[in-house]
Amino acid sequence: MATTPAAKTLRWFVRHIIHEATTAQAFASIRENNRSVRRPDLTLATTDHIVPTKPRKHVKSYQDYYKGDPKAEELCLALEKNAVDFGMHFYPLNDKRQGIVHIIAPEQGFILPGTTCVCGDSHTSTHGAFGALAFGIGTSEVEHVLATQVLWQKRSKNMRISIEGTLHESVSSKDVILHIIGKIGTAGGTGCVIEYAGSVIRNLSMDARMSICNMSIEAGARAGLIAPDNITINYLKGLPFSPKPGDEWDKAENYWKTLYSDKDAKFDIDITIDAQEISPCITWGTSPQDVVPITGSVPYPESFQDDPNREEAVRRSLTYMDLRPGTQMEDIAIDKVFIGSCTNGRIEDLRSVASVILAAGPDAHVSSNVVQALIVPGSGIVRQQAEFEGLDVIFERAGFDWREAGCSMCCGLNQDRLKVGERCASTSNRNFEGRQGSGGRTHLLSPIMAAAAALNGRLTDVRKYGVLPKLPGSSSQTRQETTTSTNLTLSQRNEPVAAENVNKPSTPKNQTATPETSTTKDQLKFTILRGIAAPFSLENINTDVILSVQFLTGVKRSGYGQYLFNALRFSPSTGERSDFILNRVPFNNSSIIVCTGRNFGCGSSREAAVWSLKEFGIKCIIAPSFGEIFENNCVKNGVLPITLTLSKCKELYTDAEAALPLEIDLTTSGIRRPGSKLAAIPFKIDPFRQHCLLHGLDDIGLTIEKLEDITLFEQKRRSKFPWIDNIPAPSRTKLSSQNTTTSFEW
Ligand SMILES: CC(C)[C@@](O)(CC(=O)O)C(=O)O
Ligand code: SF4
Repeated sequence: MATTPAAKTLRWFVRHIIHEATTAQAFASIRENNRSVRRPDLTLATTDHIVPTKPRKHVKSYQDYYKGDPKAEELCLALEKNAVDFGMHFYPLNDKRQGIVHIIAPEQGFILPGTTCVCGDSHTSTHGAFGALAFGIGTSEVEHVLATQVLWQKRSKNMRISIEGTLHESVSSKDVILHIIGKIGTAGGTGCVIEYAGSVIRNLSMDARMSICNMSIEAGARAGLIAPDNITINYLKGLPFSPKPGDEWDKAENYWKTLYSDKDAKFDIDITIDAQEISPCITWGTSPQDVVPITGSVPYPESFQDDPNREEAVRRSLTYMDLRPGTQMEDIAIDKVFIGSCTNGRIEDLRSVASVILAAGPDAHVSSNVVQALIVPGSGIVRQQAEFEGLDVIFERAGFDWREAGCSMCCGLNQDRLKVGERCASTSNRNFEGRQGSGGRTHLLSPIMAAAAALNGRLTDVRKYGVLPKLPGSSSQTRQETTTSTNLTLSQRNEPVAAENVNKPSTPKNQTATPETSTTKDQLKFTILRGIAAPFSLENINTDVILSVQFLTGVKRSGYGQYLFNALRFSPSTGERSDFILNRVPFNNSSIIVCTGRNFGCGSSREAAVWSLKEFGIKCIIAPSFGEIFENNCVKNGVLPITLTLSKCKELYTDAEAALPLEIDLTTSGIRRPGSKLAAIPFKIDPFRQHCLLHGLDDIGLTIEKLEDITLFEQKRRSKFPWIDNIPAPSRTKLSSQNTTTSFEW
């Protein structure tokens, strides 16, 4: 066998966070291949995506709570069993620390400045708010991290976005990030890590910083970060996973203070935005870049005619959103409101919502044409703090539905969903077609704007309520004190694990083989592919469109092909087959996609999008650029992503339209057009990737060969930064499903 080119470096991950929606297949392969989880002590697990958010008090049993949603029960049980069997930190449903991964991990001090963090979820970028390098990965990479705690990585480009000046009244951090995405576009940060800087960012609380970093992925960047400062340091003081007070804390604090960009640092892209140009804003379309100030109107597609792909996307968006160009945003009536998600489900978000209700007066009430106005705290601890401050009373009195923690209507994977045609004002992060439920329509906005919309029954400029009152208890210190005092659940419910079991690779006893979950060498191999290509021209084809969220309930890597581009291939209301390109002969037999739009596969990390493409028969995708997580997911599954210039993509698009075959030769890195006199088109591919694909190599196996080096590296890190893995040991947690006879203890 040829030697492996070492074009990339291994990066050690200090923190790994996992949830039920993207990990079942990873664990199944770990078990099937008799591998162990290398650092369960550095892994934090919870269930959040598919969990119901209906009241948990007085629930008799776990089975009862999931009644009517067997898939949810199966997925959550799988995660619980995996987390418990492998001995990870785990917060089950009946633990106050349960909630959305990106809210609970910071709450516990699990994310520290200068660390590296991954999660099978694109919004892992949230944690960059602590000056950590944090990004989303696909399920196969989750498996790699479980087995080794490292991944092969290449360096990203650097981008800095500075927001200078002072924000207008009622302009929140959500408006800042929506404004940025509107300006640079959803492909603007492709291949970059964004540093958010400037006076506005420096003055933001940690909650607000997290909302900004959270949506870096919507700006095309895999990670976003903010230099740690006193605000960061104060937030972390006294949290369960923070460094111990005394010498360890002092050392850590001194180190954290060195983590900033040099004054004369050069960035690949450097943008400055004047804070005064940012208004409360809102999206009108089906991409997070479709942003206008609330005082604006729905755009005319012709105004994008310089860019025909965008113009086409805008037309499609407006049809989907059922909006007429020129309509004032404030004239748009809504059916539902969703306040929550990993972007805006934190305590400050909830306080700001309450402040709008209070400003609207004692009779403020959700409008009668709003059928549901959900407020979903991001964690049990946020919920408890909100109740401690009496916010729940304000919400419920005004007719809002106060829920239990979870992702809820952000993604339509659980029972909180939009129906076909429903329009929602949502504080979440994605307005993709079908994101909140098949055929649903989403307008992204800030929590205060969502509150105003709920009260008025239409999109509303929150400034009409004047200066909003600041609610007592709005200092982050109050939140932290409460956080710590509720951590009692740890000692009440969990038994500590013996010290000798910590930091050792863990292998569960009952290894159960589930053969459909692992990918074989032959399935991973890619050498030469000959076939016809389906021509695509849209930009930003996201993974929600490739594989809609409602199909993410499986625990295997198969069974997704039939759902590929479901909402485009079949009408959401009638189920009728459309004339979408992949439904048409001969393109229903394509093995290649040629796309002239940038940023193919952006958005969610869901690897099932690649599994569905592959099962449908697509083995190669050619585009001007790709979402980074999607690109990695392709390679992990033997699907070849090829990046070519727009003009080359256009050339191949013409061939594709004429259904001429293409020959993709990975051995020579060239695309041939059989029967044509034109020269082969060369393409670039990272030598390590090429090697793995040509030989069908499982890179986990390759990494495992380096475990000794990794252990040495870890030891060195520990002597330099003793606090990074000197954290409380995982506790033995009882499965919530075992609470069948007694009531849930909430
Ligand atoms: C699992 C899924 C619903 C996800 O959380 C995954 C992701 O963003 O990577 C999403 O928001 O799309
Ligand atoms: S984006 Fe939505 S679904 Fe994804 S983690 Fe955040 S809250 Fe959950």
